[in-house]
Amino acid sequence: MEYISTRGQVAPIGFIDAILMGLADDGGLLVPQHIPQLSADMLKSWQRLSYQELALEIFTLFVNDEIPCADLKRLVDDSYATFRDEDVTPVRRINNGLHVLELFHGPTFAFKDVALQFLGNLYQYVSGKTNSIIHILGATSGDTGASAIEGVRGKAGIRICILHPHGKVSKVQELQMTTVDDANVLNLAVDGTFDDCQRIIKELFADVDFKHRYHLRAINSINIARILAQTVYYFYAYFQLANKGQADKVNFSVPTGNFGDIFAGYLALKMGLPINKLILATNENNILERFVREGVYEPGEFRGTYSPSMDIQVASNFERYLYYLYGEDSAAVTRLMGQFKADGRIAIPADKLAAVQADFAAYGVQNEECLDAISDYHAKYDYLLDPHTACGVAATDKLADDGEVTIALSTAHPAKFDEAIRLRGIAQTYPPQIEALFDKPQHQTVVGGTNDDIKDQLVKFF
Ligand SMILES: Cc1ncc(COP(=O)(O)O)c(C=O)c1O
Ligand SMILES: N[C@@H](CCOP(=O)(O)O)C(=O)O
Repeated sequence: MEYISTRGQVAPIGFIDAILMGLADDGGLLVPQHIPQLSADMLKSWQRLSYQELALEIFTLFVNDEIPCADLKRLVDDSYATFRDEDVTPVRRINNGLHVLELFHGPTFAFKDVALQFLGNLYQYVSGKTNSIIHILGATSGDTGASAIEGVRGKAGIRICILHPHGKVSKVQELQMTTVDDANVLNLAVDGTFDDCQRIIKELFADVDFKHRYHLRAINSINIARILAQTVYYFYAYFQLANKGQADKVNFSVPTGNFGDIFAGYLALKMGLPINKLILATNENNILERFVREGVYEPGEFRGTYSPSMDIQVASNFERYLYYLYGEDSAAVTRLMGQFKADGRIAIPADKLAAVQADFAAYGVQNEECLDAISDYHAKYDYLLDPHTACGVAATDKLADDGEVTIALSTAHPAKFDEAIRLRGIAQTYPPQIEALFDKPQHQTVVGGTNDDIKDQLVKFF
């Protein structure tokens, strides 16, 4: 398997080079040159594998022989040994039509750990094997940062700098990032929104001289490893239901911001997983909902919501989706992304919109609807949803048809977002790992939101 850019200007590269390149050097995003096609027999043979065994099978398709099988197995086993649930990502039945895929049993209580425990170990492995310097630069609306830091803190030969929007993440998210005192970690609290942080890092990555001089590596979902690792749990969840004979017409409902998690589901679909529809849930920052409903991709006004990790206007992985929507035509993607840069807007024709709507249905959840879902499911099923998961569940209630079964991705533990949950008078006990954070000193540098503000910090740190 080799990897190419959505903009077509990068010669095909192998898996390790793709991981190290992060953002494609032509400004696009890397994608596999071919999407592996899985036969029904192959899917059946995977149906009873453990999470780790399944991850190994799927990664092998994308890594080829660049990492010997025994090494890849060790990376997988080490990455998922840190999870608190033996199933890694267990599926809980809520009612006949709804199951919740709990993705929050990793070290930082968010779905990001599934990919970032692996990517942290992979970076350490690659650095050891290839003598590459690993200087990670990432942007976060709260969860990626904590998870990426946890994945590499204290690791020799790796440094990590994370930008988060100052004052716009939850208290627990802030503590998870800023109480880490390892010398290889730098937290920058940026005066701006997550979109500003993401734009800055993308512009710094796109400055190829700067990127190479400082050995910048990505941990955001612009890194293809993130997407591949997140694909595994779609298969695993489907198999959990299939093993019980409940996998007819399965939808996946995905709370969405950067289009990374749902793109992993789309990749699983393209590989042959029989998904009925992908339900795309946004909060009030609903650019993606409007795209699926109307075919227009155009940022709206930023809204602070109860699901702050999804307070995102410009969705990083949207470009990967456009690439497939336009039949893997990199010239079309380059034209559309150029148009977005110039006009701040992309409008797709009716035939393309029909193709979008064949795979996706979308709903934008308002703030009060999100809290209503938390209260309702707590009262009716004694199940506490975090506000992001609640968006996915609220969207499922609107969009799933009778007789369909939906697996709603639960992307974070409710303890990370107690501020919102308390608004509905629901008290929760923090897990001890989170409770312990409140007594620790914090380390972060508040900075302005220009590229030069960040460059100054990076030059000192790297
Ligand atoms: C808890 C939570 N849910 C959902 C999302 C949205 O995921 P994505 O950005 O991959 O669409 C995020 C952030 O990415 C998140 O942190
Ligand atoms: N919600 C994310 C935003 C960054 O997304 P990523 O998937 O591209 O890393 C976060 O929690 O930081």
